[in-house]
Amino acid sequence: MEIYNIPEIAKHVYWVGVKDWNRRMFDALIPLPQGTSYNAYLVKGEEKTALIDTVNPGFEKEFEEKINLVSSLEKLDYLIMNHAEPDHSSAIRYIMDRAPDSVLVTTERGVKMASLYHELPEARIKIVADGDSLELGGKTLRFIEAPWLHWPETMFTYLPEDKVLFPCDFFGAHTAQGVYDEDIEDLIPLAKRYYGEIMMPFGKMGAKALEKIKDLEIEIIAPSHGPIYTNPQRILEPYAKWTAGETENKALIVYVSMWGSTAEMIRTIAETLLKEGINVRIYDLAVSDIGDVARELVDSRAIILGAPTVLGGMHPLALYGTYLVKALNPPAKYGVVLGSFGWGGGALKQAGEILVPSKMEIVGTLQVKGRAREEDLTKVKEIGLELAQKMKS
Ligand SMILES: Cc1cc2nc3c(=O)[nH]c(=O)nc-3n(C[C@H](O)[C@H](O)[C@H](O)COP(=O)(O)O)c2cc1C
Repeated sequence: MEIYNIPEIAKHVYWVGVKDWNRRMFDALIPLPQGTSYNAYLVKGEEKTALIDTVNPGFEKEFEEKINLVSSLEKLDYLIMNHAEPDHSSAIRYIMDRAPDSVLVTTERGVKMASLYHELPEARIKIVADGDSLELGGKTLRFIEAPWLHWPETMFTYLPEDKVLFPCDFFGAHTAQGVYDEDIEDLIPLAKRYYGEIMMPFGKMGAKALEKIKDLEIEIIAPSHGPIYTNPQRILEPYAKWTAGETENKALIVYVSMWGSTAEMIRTIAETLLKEGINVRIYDLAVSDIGDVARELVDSRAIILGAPTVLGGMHPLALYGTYLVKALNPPAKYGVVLGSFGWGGGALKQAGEILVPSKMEIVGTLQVKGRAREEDLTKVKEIGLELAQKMKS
């Protein structure tokens, strides 16, 4: 009995990926509230058949069965590798061992990167470069190098006859739900979260890639995670804003507080900003999903960090949050650091060491001893007013 759903996304182009409904963590870092999918596509030309990407370890059998339902794995001609990360490339050997005449198609960088993780069949590799194409008979696969999205070797594959772009992780979203973009109501927040977590550190490379594909006729975007876009503008438009670093009139507040002192300062600055018409998002790092924070970082104009001192430095969760903020390279223009200490302090100094080299202007900092008093909260208010002014100008 055939149990699988194998959508034909364009004529003789099939989604043969798998859904990982219950996965809850990615890269030992990113929570997955809706699981994820590992998308792979089979393209059947009149003469040759190509598979674009593979799946995460553990799903090889299901993957093989799906391929065999729409084609014959044994007769596969090409395996295209857009990205060497194991969730898309770990089944290369499994597939090529069962398709004895198949050839791995990727870039020079792709071979180098994939060799670090997988045993590649060295005699069966075809290296392609930007602009090269492969004829399948009535279907052409054109390769577009799009490095650093999000590893050095990433590339896109384009199928001009059907106007399908296979951009691998670019335009991706972690969700196991749905098949097409219109199936998922909250898709753009999910895609934004994915962008913040994975692509934002490479925003400039993302903008370059968008420029490179801007003249392509694209009717379908088929990424490696999440749904397939039959309405490409739905993701192209937000990506244009995100990669350009456009910010909203919004302040993201991330903080930790053990005994409420830092929390009181945070409440004060949040209320001040709200009164000034600034949108505010607050995340207590002790209980927050870091993916939500990454999503908000994509277009927040200011970041406010609340960090009490623990053992001469920032509370470890605040340290983690600050490190992530820095590493994810958000477009925020302004920063504020607030915190409380009991004796020698240290959180503020440490936050400065991490944040000062970033491009954010630090509008104000305040570190109070113990609970914030009336005069401290007045200072917090003043910092909030100055920040609001800058954000609005
Ligand atoms: C586990 C622990 C370690 C601390 N280590 C320091 C420290 O090294 N230096 C310091 O000045 N205060 C230290 N403190 C005191 C806190 O910084 C102080 O209580 C502060 O007001 C807490 O702010 P909060 O109410 O926002 O959590 C420590 C407190 C705790 C609970």
